[in-house]
Amino acid sequence: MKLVGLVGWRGMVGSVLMQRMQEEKDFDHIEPVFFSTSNAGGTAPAMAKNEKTLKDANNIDELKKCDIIITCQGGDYTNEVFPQLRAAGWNGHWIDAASSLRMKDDAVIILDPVNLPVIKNALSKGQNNWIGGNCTVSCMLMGVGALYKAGLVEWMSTQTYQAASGGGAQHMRELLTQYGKLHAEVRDLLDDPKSAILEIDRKIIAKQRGFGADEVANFGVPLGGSLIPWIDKDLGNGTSREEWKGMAETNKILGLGEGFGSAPIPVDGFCVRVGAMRCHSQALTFKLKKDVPVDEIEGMIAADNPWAKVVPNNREATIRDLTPVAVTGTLTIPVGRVRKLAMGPEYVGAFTIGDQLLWGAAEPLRRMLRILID
Ligand SMILES: NC(=O)C1=CN([C@@H]2O[C@H](COP(=O)(O)OP(=O)(O)OC[C@H]3O[C@@H](n4cnc5c(N)ncnc54)[C@H](OP(=O)(O)O)[C@@H]3O)[C@@H](O)[C@H]2O)C=CC1
Ligand SMILES: N[C@@H](CC(=O)OP(=O)(O)O)C(=O)O
Repeated sequence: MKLVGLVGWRGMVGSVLMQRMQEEKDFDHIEPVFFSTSNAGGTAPAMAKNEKTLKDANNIDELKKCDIIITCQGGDYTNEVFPQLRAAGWNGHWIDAASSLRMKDDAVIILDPVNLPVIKNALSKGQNNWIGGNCTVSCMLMGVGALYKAGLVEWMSTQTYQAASGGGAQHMRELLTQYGKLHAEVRDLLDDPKSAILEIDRKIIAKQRGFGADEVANFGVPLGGSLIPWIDKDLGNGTSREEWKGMAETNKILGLGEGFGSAPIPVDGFCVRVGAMRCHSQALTFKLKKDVPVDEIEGMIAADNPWAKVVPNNREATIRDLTPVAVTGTLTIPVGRVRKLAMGPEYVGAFTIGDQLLWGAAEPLRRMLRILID
């Protein structure tokens, strides 16, 4: 059995990965070694088999023993350890949730239901760096990848509604704490059915604007009862890094663009943080290369993979099945609101949602592991 090193397994993404690996019985097929950056020598989790002790995640000699390493520890860890490991001659497979290596020429962005041919081609060439994609991009392609695979997309614009979890566990806590404080501020008024709604509104905005630095330590500004139309770094050209990833990663996943000797498909839009917990939602606008009937588009989406699910474009089905609350904790990627837009017959709108910790982070990693060991 392959020796598989697991780094970052107790973090938020890592915990979701461990849960999925247990559900899919992945541990039956590997010999796991658990690593830690903070507790080397401690007790490994229950899934450990022969090696019951946590190894030091910064110990290159210990890491080198692994055939495969999966890390959800984050970009700083990758930047620090990965070059040392390769410099030490390690030739194993590196599977990583962090974005650090994604755009490197020798790395493949893994999303096998969408790009298995790209992965297989890289495997046949001996490549061994497998990086999970940006959560928004991965969830989008799981939903509407069929249109790209069919060569139908001239360009796509996306407007995202991204959950707090994209920032990490502390961001989720901060969001809920803000909601709690806002509720507490007007609790008495809410309990009184005769109270004036504008009085409630006044108190809420005063509370939001008055949040102290410690109450917005993670997001920088209030998110509860608000939104933030900027995610990730400022690239200095009016674009956020999250928005830049949309085009760069979509094309790389699909094996399109400069590195593949073809023209990239333009993808652009606005990425917005909203007060959802762990599902990223996005409204998509496509310019297709030709007029394709809506039922054909829906048929292609539904047939593409077992997780994409078409939600009929009516109010009842939409509010029941096309919300973060409906999707959280599931691998289902609903795609709804599919309709022709007023701009012309080639212009199509759609709305899709994905759990950003599942398809957006953990699931592509464990599926890559299975591709390597099965
Ligand atoms: N959050 C997201 O939505 C996404 C994240 N990613 C990538 O995954 C990386 C990890 O993200 P995420 O899982 O959110 O990070 P976490 O902060 O939850 O976990 C990262 C590490 O922090 C250490 N840690 C310290 N204190 C705790 C604690 N109380 N509970 C759990 N772990 C703790 C653990 O390392 P140790 O056990 O060694 O101490 C853990 O592996 C990101 O940096 C990013 O690169 C990718 C896609 C989406
Ligand atoms: N940036 C994403 C989360 C994330 O981790 O993205 P990436 O893997 O591309 O760094 C968000 O905040 O919603």
